[in-house]
Amino acid sequence: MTDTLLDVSGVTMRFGGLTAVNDVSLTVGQGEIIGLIGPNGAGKTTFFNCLTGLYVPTEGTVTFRGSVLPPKPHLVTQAGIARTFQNIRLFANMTVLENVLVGRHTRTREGLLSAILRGPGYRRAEAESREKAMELLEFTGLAAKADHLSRNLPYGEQRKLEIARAMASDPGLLLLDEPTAGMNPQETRAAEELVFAIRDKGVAVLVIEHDMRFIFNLCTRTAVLVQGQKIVEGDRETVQNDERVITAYLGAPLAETGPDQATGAAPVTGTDPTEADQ
Ligand SMILES: Nc1ncnc2c1ncn2[C@@H]1O[C@H](COP(=O)(O)OP(=O)(O)OP(=O)(O)O)[C@@H](O)[C@H]1O
Repeated sequence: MTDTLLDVSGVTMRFGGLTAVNDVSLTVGQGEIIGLIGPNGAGKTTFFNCLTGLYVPTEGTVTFRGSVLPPKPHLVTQAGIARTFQNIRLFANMTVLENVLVGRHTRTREGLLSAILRGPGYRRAEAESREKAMELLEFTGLAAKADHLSRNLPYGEQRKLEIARAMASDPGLLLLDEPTAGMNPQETRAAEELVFAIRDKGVAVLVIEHDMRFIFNLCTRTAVLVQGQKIVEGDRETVQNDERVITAYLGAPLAETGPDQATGAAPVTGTDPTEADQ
């Protein structure tokens, strides 16, 4: 049994009359990789936003390392949760290295005055941050592009850079929101390896993905959200064989490669929960 890192209890998020997340509970243990899947509009990103302080849940509590999380994003980051976004949010005109350094600032203690005066404490902290950032660029395979502007990176590398930046805050838990969106199959396999490597560094991962092969290759447990409710949670077998999951994904067009925008259903090739590799 793993030690519980994240304990989400009965989280509900309402927007006026719409209940986007409905009484969802979930735990993530130390060193686990947990999946969160569901059709478009199921409430997955809203659930992440409730964990990271972007939204204050209407009901429920989020506990991390035994303490209730303050509903402020920078305090959540300081507590040890980092995330990436579905729509890449890099600083386009900063270099790759600078983007990672931005992610590092929650872990540097030097204050504004020290930064202005550029005293020895500041210079030491800056040198340490750069070293740490370069290590992360090595780790994610981006070191050779440290001085490139992030907007000039290919899409798959921008996603990796988002992960490097999130890792710069030394998280205990990393939340990934559709990390393989827009990636080709080779990039997706490389992203799997990266997530395993992150886990091997002792960082737990909670990942939203539409690519079921990716999810089932990585995750020990997967929770399925449909219309804001968690309908099932378990290993690959449990999820794939659950009638409600199959029903939620039925109607998937056979030949598509991305999630179907109209139904929110995942396409069959590589992404249907009933079709993933055994
Ligand atoms: N700030 C908001 N105000 C009002 N409604 C919102 C807000 N954020 C999300 N919603 C609604 O909550 C529901 C869940 O959306 P959410 O983006 O969490 O789904 P999702 O499962 O992440 O979908 P996708 O797979 O398409 O990213 C949707 O109906 C969405 O329109």
